[in-house]
Amino acid sequence: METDLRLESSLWIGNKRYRAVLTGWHLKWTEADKKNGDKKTVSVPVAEVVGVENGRVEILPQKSVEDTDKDFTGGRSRSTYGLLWSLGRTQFSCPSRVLRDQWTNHLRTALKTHSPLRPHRLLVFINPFGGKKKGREIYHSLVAPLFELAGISSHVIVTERANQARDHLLKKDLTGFDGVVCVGGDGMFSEVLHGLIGRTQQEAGLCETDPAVTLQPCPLHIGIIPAGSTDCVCYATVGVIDPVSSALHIIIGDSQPLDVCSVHHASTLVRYSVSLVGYGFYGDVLAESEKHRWMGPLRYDYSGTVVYLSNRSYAGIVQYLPADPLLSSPKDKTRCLSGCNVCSRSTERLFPHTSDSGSLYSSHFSQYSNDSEGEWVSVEGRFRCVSITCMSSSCARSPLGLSPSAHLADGTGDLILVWDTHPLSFLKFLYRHTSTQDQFDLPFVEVHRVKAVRFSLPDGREEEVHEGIGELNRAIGGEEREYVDTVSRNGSQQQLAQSVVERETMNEHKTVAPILCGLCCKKTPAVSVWNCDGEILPFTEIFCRIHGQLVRLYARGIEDAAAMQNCSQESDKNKSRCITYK
Ligand SMILES: CCCCCCCCCCCCC/C=C/[C@@H](O)[C@H](COP(=O)(O)O)NC(=O)CCCCCCCCCCCCCCC
Ligand SMILES: Nc1ncnc2c1ncn2[C@@H]1O[C@H](COP(=O)(O)OP(=O)(O)O)[C@@H](O)[C@H]1O
Ligand SMILES: [Ca+2]
Repeated sequence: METDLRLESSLWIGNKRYRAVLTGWHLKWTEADKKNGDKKTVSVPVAEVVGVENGRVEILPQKSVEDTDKDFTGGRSRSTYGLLWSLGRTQFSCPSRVLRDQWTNHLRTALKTHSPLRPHRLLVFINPFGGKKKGREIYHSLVAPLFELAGISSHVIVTERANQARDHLLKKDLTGFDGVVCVGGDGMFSEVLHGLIGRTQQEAGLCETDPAVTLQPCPLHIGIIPAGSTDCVCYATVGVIDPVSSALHIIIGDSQPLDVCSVHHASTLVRYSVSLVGYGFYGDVLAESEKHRWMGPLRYDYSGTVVYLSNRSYAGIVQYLPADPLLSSPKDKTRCLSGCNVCSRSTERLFPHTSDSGSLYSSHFSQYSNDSEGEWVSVEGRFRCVSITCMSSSCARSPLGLSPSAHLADGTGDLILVWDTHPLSFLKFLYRHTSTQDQFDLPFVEVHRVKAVRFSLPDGREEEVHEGIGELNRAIGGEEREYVDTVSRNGSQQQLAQSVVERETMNEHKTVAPILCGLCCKKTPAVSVWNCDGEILPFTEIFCRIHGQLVRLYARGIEDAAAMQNCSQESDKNKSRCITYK
């Protein structure tokens, strides 16, 4: 194969002559008319070539093609500033049309051979209302021209309502698509996640509601074009919030597996999460922020301050099943980077080649179904917040994230327990998220690497909740509203939807109660709400299980410092960016 693809000839870039060679994995060109010592070679990995077109092609701001006989244009992704990628474009001239056709054909074949995961056809969902409401503009001006250059055909749907993307993925024909792209924030990603996981289990005949079931990994890749408020999934898997970089990762078919946490209540599946399942502070911030959506991304800072000032803590019982401490630890000060060893070993464990040992993982989890508490650890008390995250959850507000040493794809999550403490100590904890200072090195903070977590209220709390809600209802003249369906999807899930609706009245109030009580009535509410990747959960008592590598993203994780150092040699400006993103 290597030898078939090899091609070598003279090529011109501008008026300089180069000796160019395609070896299969690399396209290299070296100045031909210079002394040996002065010769510079440019080497482009075929895997990073975006596309090849005949003629002289301009891409931005608008595509134009000058259809000449002896030219071809190559586009490649290249890192300009650290993790920020841009499109590099080179126009080559050949001595003859025959040679030009040979070059373009060889390059296209090399692309197919060496990057099998490159998408040909994508389903794109744009949320026109996410973040600063720029989703459409971002896609059409920055992303679509790159997809076109790469020869990707895309079917674009601008959503008209929440959950449209999820419902489409659950019900419509997806034949021929290699991946699904969401243009929006974490909420939009979550819709795609639910749609794809649900669809995959439906087709595999598996029951999503049973936490003991080993779910089937999704065959379609997910691409994220960031255009939301927090964009945590994009930040934690690509390292920057930049639509062009993300589009290039999609085009070249990068692949990053991701752990997913399923959240259950009684015998129902409530939701899936990849970044944050948070009770207490983060739940209250989300509930408060929903009233201020008009503020855009700033609503979280405003609500964060309001909730901080209301100074609350909540009683709860947290039980967790620790992960194997020999594999990794949330306090080991390592970071999950591209090609991470901990995650690679996890891939071998999760997807062993022999079908016999395939049952290892599922049998291990069978202990959930019979509720064996063997290895479970239980703690009870008052918490400022309880958070579970499957990955670092880094974002612009917190560049290292909720759990800086968490892994994207190791089959575990990190449980962060922040015990009730003095308001200033809690502020110190929050503030440490904004720097490299260790937020776990505080006496009231615990972090555990886990495979599953259960949260429940101490005895009698549920009654307090009912009483509190009754009181509140009388005070504000509350009426019953219909709960907006977040999980119902099709026939097999009707029961689940029904049970959600049945609990509607109480849950609506659980959402409003903490905020109103905290701010107006000056009474500490009994319960908070769960923030699940930006959605408020309708239940307080939940059970979470981490599913290793359930989905794959078009991303490659954060590239390590050495790779970034190369780019930093280009200019001082680059250097500062590289260090920032390290
Ligand atoms: C004093 C500074 C404190 C900074 C604390 C920062 C911790 C940030 C951790 C963020 C983890 C994010 C996990 C991702 C969640 C998203 O899925 C989810 C949905 O995103 P979407 O709207 O884009 O769809 N986003 C969220 O739920 C947002 C959570 C954000 C919490 C921010 C809290 C800001 C706190 C400011 C406190 C200020 C105290 C000031 C006291 C005087
Ligand atoms: N057309 C639409 N109208 C209203 N809501 C939508 C629409 N499309 C998607 N949504 C919902 O909007 C929510 C927020 O979207 P997201 O893209 O995450 O932006 P943000 O990061 O600003 O919250 C998501 O939960 C999604 O389900
Ligand atoms: Ca993980």
